[in-house]
Amino acid sequence: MSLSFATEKQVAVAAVRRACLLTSSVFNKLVKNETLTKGDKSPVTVGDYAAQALISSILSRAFPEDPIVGEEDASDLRKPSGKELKDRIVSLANEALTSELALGDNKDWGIGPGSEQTDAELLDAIDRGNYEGSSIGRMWTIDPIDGTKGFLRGEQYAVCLALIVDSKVQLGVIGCPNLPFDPKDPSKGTGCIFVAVRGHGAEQLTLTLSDPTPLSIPSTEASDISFLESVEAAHSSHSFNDRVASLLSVTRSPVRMDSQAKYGCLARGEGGAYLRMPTGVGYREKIWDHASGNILVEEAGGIVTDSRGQPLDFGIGRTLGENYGVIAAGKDVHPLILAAVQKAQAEEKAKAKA
Ligand SMILES: Nc1ncnc2c1ncn2[C@@H]1O[C@H](COP(=O)(O)O)[C@@H](O)[C@H]1OP(=O)(O)O
Ligand SMILES: [Mg+2]
Ligand SMILES: [Mg+2]
Ligand SMILES: [Mg+2]
Repeated sequence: MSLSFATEKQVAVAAVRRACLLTSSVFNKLVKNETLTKGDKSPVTVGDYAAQALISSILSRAFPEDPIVGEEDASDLRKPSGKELKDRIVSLANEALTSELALGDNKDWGIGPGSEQTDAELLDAIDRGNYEGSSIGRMWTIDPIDGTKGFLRGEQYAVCLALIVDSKVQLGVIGCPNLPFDPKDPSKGTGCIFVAVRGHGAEQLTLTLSDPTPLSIPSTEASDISFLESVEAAHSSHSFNDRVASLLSVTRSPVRMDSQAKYGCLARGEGGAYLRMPTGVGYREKIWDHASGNILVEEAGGIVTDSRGQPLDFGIGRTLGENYGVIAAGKDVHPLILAAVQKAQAEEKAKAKA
């Protein structure tokens, strides 16, 4: 029987839940100068930094030995020009750490009333995410706001946390504050937390940790799926997906959504397939953008591979290495999608040669 990671699961869900409350409250108060543009031109907001500080500081208390691969680092906040931003982040993170919630409070994990951290402790918590990754041992990976562009548009984004042991994801949590809990029943409101533990299944909870629902991907005909794909055409090739869809006689339009919310939707039976093929700019996918979604889909009975049909390798560093794309789908349609992807690739190659 596989390990149940019961404490890790409780800590991770508590941390993601608090980070979801933090990011949704930040969104309503975000002002213009609270967003920076990183070296790769992508945006980062006070919400991204504060959520990483919060999650990392909880993990550091609960599991002090575990290294962390986190998306953000605090170097810009340590500069004199970053003081205003840093002050705001410290206050947001402390508010989220110390608030009293009916569930999930635990002083041993440094959360709940009286758990304030100093500026230095919170900046150090962000920088604990600088771990380079490893194929051996335990490590956590955090994407404090996945889909920052979606977050800024008021659309989908996700708070993602996963535990990787010896290169394999063992626990994944994805918090989606803006995702309808049940698309068929709007009265259930928005906000979901997806959780999966290797060998123990996948489930969905509300942001108040109620309504736990086990998740599984229903079987479908390949022609009945609609691809879940990025909103940003720079992140994955929309035209390639269109070609794959036509090879499979898919008639439904793709569903575009930012972040790992796509993996959550797939796991609960929406869409049927996630397809992310490289755009040819040499971008390497980051482990924090896929770890939680990977286990969630696998535990919901699906398959996740690259376009060679190989599983993703979470043990080679902060990235997934050379980019062969990501195909995630239910187990009956995955082989058909993989074959169509390989056919479309062969066509592209032949066209490039001609
Ligand atoms: N050129 C790129 N190709 C693929 N993914 C990218 C690229 N640039 C940024 N990303 C990342 O894709 C993720 C969003 O995925 P999606 O397109 O599925 O919403 C973000 O984490 C984003 O990074 P960042 O967090 O720095 O914005
Ligand atoms: Mg991301
Ligand atoms: Mg991010
Ligand atoms: Mg980012």
